[in-house]
Amino acid sequence: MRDRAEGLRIEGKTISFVPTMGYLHEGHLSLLRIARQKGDDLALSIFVNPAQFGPNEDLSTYPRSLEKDLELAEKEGVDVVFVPMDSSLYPEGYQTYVELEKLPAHLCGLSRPVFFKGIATVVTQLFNIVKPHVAVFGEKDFQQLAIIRQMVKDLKFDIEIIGGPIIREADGLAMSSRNAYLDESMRPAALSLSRALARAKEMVRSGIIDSERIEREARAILSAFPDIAIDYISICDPFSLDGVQQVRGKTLMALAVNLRKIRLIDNTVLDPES
Ligand SMILES: Nc1ncnc2c1ncn2[C@@H]1O[C@H](COP(=O)(O)OP(=O)(O)OP(=O)(O)O)[C@@H](O)[C@H]1O
Ligand SMILES: CC(C)(CO)[C@@H](O)C(=O)[O-]
Ligand code: BAL
Repeated sequence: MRDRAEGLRIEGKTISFVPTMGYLHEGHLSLLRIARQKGDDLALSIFVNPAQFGPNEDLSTYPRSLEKDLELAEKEGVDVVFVPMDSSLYPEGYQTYVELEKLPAHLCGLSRPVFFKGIATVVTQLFNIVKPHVAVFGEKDFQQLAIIRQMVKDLKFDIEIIGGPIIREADGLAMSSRNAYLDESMRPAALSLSRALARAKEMVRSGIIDSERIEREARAILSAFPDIAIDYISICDPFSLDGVQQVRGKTLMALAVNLRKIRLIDNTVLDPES
């Protein structure tokens, strides 16, 4: 991969890159389409990164479908798919990790203590191997995108980071590889995340900007399902991720729940001006 990237760079080609953990869905494909427009050579990585999973998380059961992923990649005009082995990225004796100071101390970082350290570390490795000019990440993982932007700025990676909008199923459910774990009986509960966000947007549109009131309403919508355990409901500044008491200007509302142990996240930007 590194020699290939070096060759392309010498030829003056622009490399665009979409990192994923595979089990591709329309959300991933939308990022590939954005990246396709941004470069001459489109790289996709598929790697279920052990360093970002805690000991009680779903590393061993994370959905995988390499053959189907490769077919989809070909259809989307991906030029190269990078599928490293665990032992290539983390050989015996590996000891270097990338950590951010503030952004991980919010939202998903609170319940997944190694998550963003693992992500920042693997994305650094992938950037050094794939050598992209442009990389595209989804806004569904809003905190991840914020962390990558900060890391790229702090560590002076010469890479343009682009965020792609959340792609949803027709009923509003944000697409996610983990949706593969859901069965039909869990669908109404899974849908309560996008419903809670839509209700918050409606409240803001009608002039209600008090975060506590909006959060209370979201909590009620989610708690109507006994199978849901709420991890967080956060109304916060989209850059610092610090909580805000009122929705003034563009404000992030982010949710995470465990639905019978399946972790689901979703978010939206609330804006009293829109
Ligand atoms: N519904 C979506 N819309 C847009 N981008 C998405 C969507 N789902 C995932 N992505 C993005 O795809 C990239 C790869 O994510 P990943 O492979 O972890 O998929 P995932 O569906 O988010 O998996 P999971 O939710 O199970 O962690 C990330 O940048 C992520 O933000
Ligand atoms: C960015 C990423 C590929 C790092 O493992 C992963 O967190 C993901 O797929 O969102
Ligand atoms: N999309 C983020 C990967 C994870 O939840 O592990």
